[in-house]
Amino acid sequence: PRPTHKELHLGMFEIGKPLGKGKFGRVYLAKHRESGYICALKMLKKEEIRREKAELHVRREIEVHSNLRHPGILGFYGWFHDSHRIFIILEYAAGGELYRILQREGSFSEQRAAQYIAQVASSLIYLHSKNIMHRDMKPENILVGLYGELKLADFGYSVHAPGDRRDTLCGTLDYLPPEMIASRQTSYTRAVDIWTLGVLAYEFLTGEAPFEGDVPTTQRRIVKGAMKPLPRRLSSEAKDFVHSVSIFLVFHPLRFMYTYNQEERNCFVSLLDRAVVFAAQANLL
Ligand SMILES: CS(=O)(=O)NCc1cccc(-c2cn3c(Cl)cnc3c(Nc3ccc(N4CCOCC4)cc3)n2)c1
Repeated sequence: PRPTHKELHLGMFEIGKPLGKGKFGRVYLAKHRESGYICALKMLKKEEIRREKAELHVRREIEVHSNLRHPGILGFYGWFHDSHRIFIILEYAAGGELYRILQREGSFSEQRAAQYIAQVASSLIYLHSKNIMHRDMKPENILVGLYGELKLADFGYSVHAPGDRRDTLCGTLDYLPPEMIASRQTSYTRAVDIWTLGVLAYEFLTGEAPFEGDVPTTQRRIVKGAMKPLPRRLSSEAKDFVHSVSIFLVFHPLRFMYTYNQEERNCFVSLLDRAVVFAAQANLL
């Protein structure tokens, strides 16, 4: 049986190479001594969390992530803490960070982009079915598993929908939808993640973020829905999908609806269907 978190402690793990450095700490490759199971150990310093006033952020990450179980979501196996650190035991994603792969390859083929989008879309359907919106999806927060499958990670910003803008927003604006940019106090629904799906699709297909520019330019472009034009080389299915996502969002009347009702769910599922169709067509191309 899985040990309860009070029985977990650092001595149970053999710590390997650092996998990466994040805002509040580092991620190490680790091996659970008893089972030999390879995992990733995210180490957060309590002092730094206190200094950044991020106790809620970390609590939320653990609370949300520990309730998720889906092949497209990085596995959460438990957590424990000692006098000055918090440890989160996570699935080891052998393929590393998606954005490094995207950087290295420039952009992905339509077939690969379509498969990635369909995977992210089905992970989002799962998250939304549990009334959770990720809100911080970007290639940096998407890891790759041993077989090239995508794993959504880093649930620090996810909240139980509907969210509002009381908590701080930091990091790049590129992936944020208009309603999160809009200055007036507003609430938003999980449609923000659908917006990001469109931004990810654009980025997978072109290697660039669709609203790239300095902050005021990016904000203006996002609020106007003025995506940079897609390259002509792309198939009509690919262009249609990216535009349908942004059209779905820019003109989506229910987007500001407080609740996620059936019509919005239908729109989103039909969007997922489009992603799958787009993936299927790309496979056929
Ligand atoms: C806030 S944060 O600390 O979580 N983000 C910073 C960061 C930065 C970089 C990586 C990783 C990272 C996290 N991982 C987790 Cl969590 C599970 N597996 C990995 C994981 N796996 C991984 C697997 C392979 C590689 N290689 C592959 C061969 O080429 C060199 C890199 C890197 C990371 N990496 C994280």
